[in-house]
Amino acid sequence: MEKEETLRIDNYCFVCGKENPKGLKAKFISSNGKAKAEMILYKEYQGYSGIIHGGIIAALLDEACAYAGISLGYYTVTAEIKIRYRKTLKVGEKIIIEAFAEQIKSKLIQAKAQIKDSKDTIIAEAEGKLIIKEKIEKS
Ligand SMILES: CCCCCCCCCCCCCC(=O)SCCNC(=O)CCNC(=O)[C@H](O)C(C)(C)COP(=O)(O)OP(=O)(O)OC[C@H]1O[C@@H](n2cnc3c(N)ncnc32)[C@H](O)[C@@H]1OP(=O)(O)O
Repeated sequence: MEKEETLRIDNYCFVCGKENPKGLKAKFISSNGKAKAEMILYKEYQGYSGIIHGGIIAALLDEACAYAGISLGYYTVTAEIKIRYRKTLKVGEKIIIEAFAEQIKSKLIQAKAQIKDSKDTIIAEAEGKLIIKEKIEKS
């Protein structure tokens, strides 16, 4: 039988990797099933002029869900994610990304995430299903 691939962390994650020169370098803090980051996205990440690309927003929401799952002690992969884009996100606006995750089956974590602007307006929301691949060993 084929051995299952393990997930490796090498700081090159497109969203959070400190070593990735082309990444977003988002800094998440997470604990007890919750994750949070604050950041500003610049013109490099736009689609239409002045508006941040929806794929970038989706990547941030996905990452927030993953970090919320990590804080429960598991590395996961995303099986499904549903995004609702409520408002356009303008280039240069400060955003707050938050997620909440709970384990609902032995291998399944359900997560919700949202991005708000500095006026507390919801820009986008997500619901994700994350499949547990491995337990994080405490070092
Ligand atoms: C501090 C630490 C720093 C860390 C920094 C780095 C962070 C980096 C973070 C990066 C984050 C980036 C995030 C990313 O980008 S992750 C990368 C993007 N995602 C993927 O590549 C996933 C690709 N897909 C797969 O690998 C498989 O299809 C998966 C694993 C998803 C399912 O595989 P498979 O189809 O073979 O399933 P199974 O037979 O093994 O079943 C396993 C269990 O799962 C249940 N199931 C399956 N699908 C669903 C579903 N849709 N809804 C509900 N449940 C579902 C299933 O019922 C079963 O449960 P049970 O019957 O056992 O109860």
